[in-house]
Amino acid sequence: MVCVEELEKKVSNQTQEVERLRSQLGATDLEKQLELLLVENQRLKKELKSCKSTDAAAESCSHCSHSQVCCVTHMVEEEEPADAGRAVAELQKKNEDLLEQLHTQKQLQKDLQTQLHESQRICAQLRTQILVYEGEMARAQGQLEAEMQNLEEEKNRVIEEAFIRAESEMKAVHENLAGVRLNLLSLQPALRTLTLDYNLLKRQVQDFPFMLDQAITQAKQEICQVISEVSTTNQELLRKYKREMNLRKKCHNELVRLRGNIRVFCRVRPISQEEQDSVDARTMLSFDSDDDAVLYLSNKGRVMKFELDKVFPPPASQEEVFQEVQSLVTSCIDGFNVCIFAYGQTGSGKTYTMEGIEDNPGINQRALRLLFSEVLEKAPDWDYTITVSMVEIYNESLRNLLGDSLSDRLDIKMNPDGSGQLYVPGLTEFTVLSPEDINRVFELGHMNRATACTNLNEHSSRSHALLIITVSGYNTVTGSRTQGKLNLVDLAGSERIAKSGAEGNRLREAQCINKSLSALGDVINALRGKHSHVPFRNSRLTYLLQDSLSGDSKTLMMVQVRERLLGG
Ligand SMILES: Nc1ncnc2c1ncn2[C@@H]1O[C@H](COP(=O)(O)OP(=O)(O)OP(=O)(O)O)[C@@H](O)[C@H]1O
Repeated sequence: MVCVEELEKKVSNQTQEVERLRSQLGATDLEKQLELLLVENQRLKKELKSCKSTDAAAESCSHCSHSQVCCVTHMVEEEEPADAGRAVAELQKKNEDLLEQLHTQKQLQKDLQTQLHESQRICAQLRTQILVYEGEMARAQGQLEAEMQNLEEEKNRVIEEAFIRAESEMKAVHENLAGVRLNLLSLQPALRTLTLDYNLLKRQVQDFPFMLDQAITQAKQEICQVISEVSTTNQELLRKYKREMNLRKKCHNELVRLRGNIRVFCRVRPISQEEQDSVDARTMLSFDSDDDAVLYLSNKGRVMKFELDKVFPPPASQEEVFQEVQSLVTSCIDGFNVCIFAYGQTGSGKTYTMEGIEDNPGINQRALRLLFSEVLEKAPDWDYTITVSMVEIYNESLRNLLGDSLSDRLDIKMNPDGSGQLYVPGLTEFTVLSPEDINRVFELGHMNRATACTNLNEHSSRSHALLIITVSGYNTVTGSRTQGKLNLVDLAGSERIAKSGAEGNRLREAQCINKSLSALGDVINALRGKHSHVPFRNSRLTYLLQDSLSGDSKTLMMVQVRERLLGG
């Protein structure tokens, strides 16, 4: 019993110790250990309790067994001797069991005491640990306090510095403020002016839409007025322009009249390399550098002077030649008839001047292109139609170079409309609308001419080729009409073949050429001399060109010569 009381006391002490430790230590791991100790403590309490109850039972059992033994003895005295002996044995057995139980309980109590010692040892260890922890905590707290002290000092220092800095900044701000105040004072008048300006501008902005409306209305009125003035001026200018155009036409005609309706130009063909080497070259032409209308011919020591309207020396280009004839070309737009002849011996450059070569066209193509551009410029007031015919006169018969059959001979007849004009029934006329059309017409003409003869070069030397361009105009404003004709003629070679003793066809060709060329000469002479009778009917050529040679028609004879006249 003393042992149990001691255990109880120890347990109670241990509990108190545990509580004290718990209150001292808040650490989690210690708490866990204490938790375990508590559990152990509980378990020990329970075992102690059960130990107590076992002890009590054993004690009561020892009393009970004694009374039972007495009772059994009593019963044995009273009962039969055999039964009594059995009962005693049973009771002795029970008594032995109980004694064994008691022994077991004592052993258990001993174990518990061992455990209790172990717990006490652990408690002592824990206490030591707690002391160590407390020492560490005290050290840590010392460090913490020292750190706190440092921090406090640092804080005070920083505050001190910040305060000093703030003071100096404050001082600077005060100074700035004073400056700003001064500035503000000086700016006040400017601010007042600005405010006034601002108010003024504000009023103007408010008034702006109204002013804008007014300005737009005024501008509209002014524009309308200007437009009407411009329109009136335009009308006036148009009227003046028309008057000027008429004047220009009159001046142009007057100029042409003064120059004479018949002009003679001379173009000298440069000599080729072969001709240069020719030993027969014997005649020389020379020019007057001050007068482009004079040509000198030196032959056998004699120098002859020829005066013409214009002389083109060998270097003269196709363009230069055309510039001199283009006023004649354009006059057919105004309704004049024009004839341009290329006259000269075979090889003197007639075809070169009229047709030109592929990359350097002559008068024919340039004239058509110029007419196109001129009539385009006059649109839309004028509506023009340009038609083209190509004719060849060979042995005094007319061939339609743009027709289907070259063997058909054309005739020249009086127009049945009673106008007294001549016309050629069956002559093909192509309306050309573009420069491409011109090329097509020329190609067709050349092709027809080439297929009709065995040697085109020879044939072209012995026939006249005519390109007849008719320009018909209609004025869409006035309703007036004009018609002009431009005849571009590449004449047959002018050499006197008849004198060289040609016979047969060549003789007939030569006679025809001579006849038509002298007829042309006669007509030009008669026209120049203003004769009352002009012999147009003496050749097909002059008869065909009658309209274009008479009246106020203009004629240009381009005399082609070679720079050196070859012998023979
Ligand atoms: N001004 C010139 N500049 C350079 N070459 C020219 C010039 N005139 C003519 N020729 C050249 O001289 C040669 C003869 O010219 P072209 O055929 O025009 O003579 P033509 O008088 O028409 O002869 P034909 O009476 O035989 O038709 C051609 O090769 C031509 O290219």
